[in-house]
Amino acid sequence: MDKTVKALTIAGSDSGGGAGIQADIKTFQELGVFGMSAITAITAQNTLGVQGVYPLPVEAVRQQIQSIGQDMGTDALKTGMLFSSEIIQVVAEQIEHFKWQNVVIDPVMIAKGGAPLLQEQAVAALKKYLLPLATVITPNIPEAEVLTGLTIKTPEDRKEAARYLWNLGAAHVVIKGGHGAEDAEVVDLLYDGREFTEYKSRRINTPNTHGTGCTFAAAVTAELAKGRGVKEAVQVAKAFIQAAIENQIEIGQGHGPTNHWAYQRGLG
Ligand SMILES: Nc1ncnc2c1ncn2[C@@H]1O[C@H](COP(=O)(O)OP(=O)(O)O)[C@@H](O)[C@H]1O
Ligand SMILES: Cc1ncc(COP(=O)(O)O)c(N)n1
Repeated sequence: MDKTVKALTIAGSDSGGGAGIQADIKTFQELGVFGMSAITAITAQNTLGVQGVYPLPVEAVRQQIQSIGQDMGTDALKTGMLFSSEIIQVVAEQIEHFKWQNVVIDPVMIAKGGAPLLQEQAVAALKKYLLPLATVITPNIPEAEVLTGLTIKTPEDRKEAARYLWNLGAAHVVIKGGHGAEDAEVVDLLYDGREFTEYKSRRINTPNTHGTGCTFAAAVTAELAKGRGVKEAVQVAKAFIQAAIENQIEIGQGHGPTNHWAYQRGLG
């Protein structure tokens, strides 16, 4: 068993560097975890949007995961953009084959600019094959609405959505609050099947929130890989993403990326 803590991201490539496996690997590294990746799709992307989406052959996804499982393995993993039900099924099959624990499912559906990153018909596969394997699922509010069919407007709606997703098999649910009303506070809600925990922070008024969900989920993954419990992992992820958003780096002309080194450099 290697002493070095490892984490795997199974997600899309964001040429713009702010989201996808690029955000994940940067976040793993900043949290002292050795990062590995299995790429599901290539996107041509910048801060203005997504200019192209090129899913990889299913066999290419399977083989990348097998290469990791047959040698180094991983202490935790996250999924991001998975694009199709075929890719979802292969990913679920490999997670079960290698009996991997500490599974974070970030149900990426639409890029901030509005481009679809998950085929509509793949939502059912995500719920059927991946949700039951999730240690934590981290939907934003629109993703939680798609997964549950509920309309989420109030704090009680968020709790109902969290219970619904827990009943679908996710061991923990985090309903992220970034898309909530423009309140002064951004509240992420964790549910573990018994109690709710709220993680609150000051809402930063900025357009530079490209990759916030990926970065948050990657930080949860890294902390689980280190052996932290879910509550503590979410606590660290919340502080990580707050620092990453607060300490803005002005890149591009649209929705810029977050600052992945802010947390570790004590800028938080
Ligand atoms: N403007 C903001 N100010 C502070 N935190 C934010 C802001 N927007 C998002 N967050 C935080 O970033 C993380 C990702 O949330 P969200 O943006 O809703 O996810 P996604 O990127 O998947 O849409 C959450 O922890 C959320 O609280
Ligand atoms: C390849 C890829 N994966 C995920 C996202 C979502 O990013 P966000 O965290 O801003 O919703 C993205 N824009 N591109």
